[in-house]
Amino acid sequence: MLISSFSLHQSVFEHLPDAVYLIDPQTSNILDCNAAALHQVGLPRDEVVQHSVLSLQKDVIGIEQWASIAQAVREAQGQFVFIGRHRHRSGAEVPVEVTTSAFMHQGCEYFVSVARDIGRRLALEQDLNDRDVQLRYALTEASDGLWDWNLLNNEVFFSPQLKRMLGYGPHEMKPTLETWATNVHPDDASRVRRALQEHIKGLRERYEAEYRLRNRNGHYLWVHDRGRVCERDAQGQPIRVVGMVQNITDRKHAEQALQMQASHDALTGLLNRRECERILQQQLQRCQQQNLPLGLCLFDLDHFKDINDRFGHQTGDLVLRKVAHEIQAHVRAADYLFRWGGEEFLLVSAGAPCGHVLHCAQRLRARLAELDWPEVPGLHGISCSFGVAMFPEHGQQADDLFLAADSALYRAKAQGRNRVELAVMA
Ligand SMILES: Nc1nc2c(ncn2[C@@H]2O[C@H](COP(=O)(O)OP(=O)(O)OP(=O)(O)O)[C@@H](O)[C@H]2O)c(=O)[nH]1
Repeated sequence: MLISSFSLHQSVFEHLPDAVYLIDPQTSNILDCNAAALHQVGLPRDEVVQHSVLSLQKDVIGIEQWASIAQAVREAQGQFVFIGRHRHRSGAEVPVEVTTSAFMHQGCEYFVSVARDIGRRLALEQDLNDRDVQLRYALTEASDGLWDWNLLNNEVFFSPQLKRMLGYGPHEMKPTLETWATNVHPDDASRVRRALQEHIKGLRERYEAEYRLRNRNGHYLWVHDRGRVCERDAQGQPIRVVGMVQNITDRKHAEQALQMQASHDALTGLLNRRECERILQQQLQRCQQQNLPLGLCLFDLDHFKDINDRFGHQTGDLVLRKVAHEIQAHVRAADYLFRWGGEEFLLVSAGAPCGHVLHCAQRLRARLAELDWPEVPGLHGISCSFGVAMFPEHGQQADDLFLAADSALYRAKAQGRNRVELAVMA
């Protein structure tokens, strides 16, 4: 079929989606236009055709400009592009990109202009621009640091803010996964890696972890890190994860201080009685399950009331602090030392046999009795009495064991003080 008939061309012209105008270059008048052009300005044909094309434009002033526009169209040879605004009958403005070219037909010159509505495109560009501004703000100014991990090559983009948080300049920190991994605190590393892997494998909806991250000078910050897979390959495998790191050091330290207050004695810094009940229960359970012994050593300063009475309460406090410090320095790392109350302390040795616990108590007794007190003129020495009870011989439950150690301590006091007594069989 030959598709060159005039009516077909006319029909194509009429149905083009962009507005098309045929213009007389001499007068700027519109000689013809298609339906899209009428729709674009909301006018009937007779208010468009035979009117100057300049009348459609907003902000285009007098016809004097036309000669120079026409000249520019000729010189551009089909590439004259003009971004303007067409006036719609309703008063609205239609942003348009107008491309005009000149051509000759039967000895006469014509211009054809295609006016494309770019309202949507401009809105998209504006949207992208806004997002770009937000993103740039987030990357450089927001208090959280961002990271962007490419799983294919293990490259990681660290935002300038993240680098700043860790004490690095914008051009430092090698952009690799290793840079991050080597700075995670060794005690947190496996937990953090597991959380990340579980998210990547799809077992968790997002990655989230609180951990310590080393800064440039070697100190650790506490951070809250969260992230999400944001890109997958054709098989659905994650290829990119992005995340955000927040510095929570102050919050963590405040939490730790509160925890410390709740579990430690303010005067001596030792674990307190409440914590003792929890830990003793826990250790006893472990020893029961693993068939291990557990030693309980309760001890008490002798005639401490006299020290308070002679030297004052503040000096009494000093004595308690020094005794606590001394014992702490001489017990096994695996032992737990508590301030049980007033001038009473409790040592819990899980897994230690009776002979070891008794030996340890004797050593502590001797050590305390030998202490010099240059800071308290007139105090020539102190002593402590010790009561030892063993699981399972002297009791199965924490309360029974404690009672057994207490009565052994009572015996030590009764038999002259400054001695160690072992509980008797229940
Ligand atoms: N400075 C000071 N004294 C305390 C503290 N807690 C308890 N005490 C004192 O410790 C003393 C304990 O007196 P007692 O129970 O009679 O015991 P003691 O004088 O050590 O005599 P024995 O245990 O029988 O050898 C009391 O005077 C309490 O006021 C404390 O935190 N600081």
